[in-house]
Amino acid sequence: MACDCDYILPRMDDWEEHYQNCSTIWIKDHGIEAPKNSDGSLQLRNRHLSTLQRDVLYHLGLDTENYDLPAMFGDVKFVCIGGTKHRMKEFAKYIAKVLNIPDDGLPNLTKRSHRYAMYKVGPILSASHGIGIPSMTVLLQEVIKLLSYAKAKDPIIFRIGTSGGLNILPGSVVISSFGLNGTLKKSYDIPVMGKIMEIPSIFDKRLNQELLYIASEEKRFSTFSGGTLAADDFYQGQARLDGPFCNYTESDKLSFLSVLVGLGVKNIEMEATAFAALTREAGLRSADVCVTLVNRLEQDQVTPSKSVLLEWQQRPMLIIGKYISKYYETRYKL
Ligand SMILES: O=P(O)(O)O[C@H]1O[C@H](CO)[C@@H](O)[C@H]1O
Ligand SMILES: O=c1cc[nH]c(=O)[nH]1
Repeated sequence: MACDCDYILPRMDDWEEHYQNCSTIWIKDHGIEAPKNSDGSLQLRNRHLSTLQRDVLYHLGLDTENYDLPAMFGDVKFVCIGGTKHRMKEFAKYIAKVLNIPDDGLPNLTKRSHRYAMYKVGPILSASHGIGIPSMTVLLQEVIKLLSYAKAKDPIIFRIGTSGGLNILPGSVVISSFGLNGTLKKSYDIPVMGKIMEIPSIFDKRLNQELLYIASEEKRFSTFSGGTLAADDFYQGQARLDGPFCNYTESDKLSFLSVLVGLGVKNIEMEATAFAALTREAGLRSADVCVTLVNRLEQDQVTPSKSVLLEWQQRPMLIIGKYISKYYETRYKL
């Protein structure tokens, strides 16, 4: 667990100081050194990087020689990532409105690479990551390097996504407390040079609780905290019966989903484990906030209309928008 305390929003004013203690507890437990500089900027724990004359952030279309990254991104405090370019542009527009910042037409900052989309509104960065762990981790790792080179101070990162729910009403939101991989372990497992490297995939408990507290003020939908299965596939990997291939029965599917429910899993998406693991490794506080589009105990197909789906996708944005505006209300004036 990130921290044992029950420290939630009502006392949010001194939360940064508190977090230092909590993260120290976690770091001691897991034997990971604090990867932060004294000014709160991220320290990259890769000595090979110091031998590079310039670092090319290939998928972002940026580099450390031709761009003044501290001038461009040094003020970033919050990063929000999510699957689609459309959603992340909508989030950028929404947060500009919430914080009353002119949105300057929102140019796509990665346009030289044509791979992802990234927008900046004041101290908020909004970027798309595509589908699944490999696509998301490429974006995430380059964003981590970007934040470190820019010397952004104590940044916090959110994923706003969609998912399949387990036993909860579609349209509900889940804030992940841990990610579970396809073999039901709380870790992100990645083959590195022929061996599996396992990284724990537990989310920051206090950030989770603060977001849950904020979300509980919203009466139009319910928000839950719980585990998230990060599948490597949308179809068989999520025990669906409607893919092009399937050699298990409906009863097999339902038994598997009830095992997940028994493990405290509330939703299924495709990035939670790697997102929890790599942000934790980088010393970046993070939360995965996903709306559910379907109750997977009842159906596999995602059937709500386009307008309903778009409205539901705004729900994680509402929670994060409220969190960010509360942060500035209680701490700083923009
Ligand atoms: O809505 P996003 O962010 O794309 O996330 C979910 O939707 C995609 C599958 O449709 C997967 O990436 C899954 O994690
Ligand atoms: O069921 C779902 C819905 C959205 N995204 C997923 O990964 N699964």
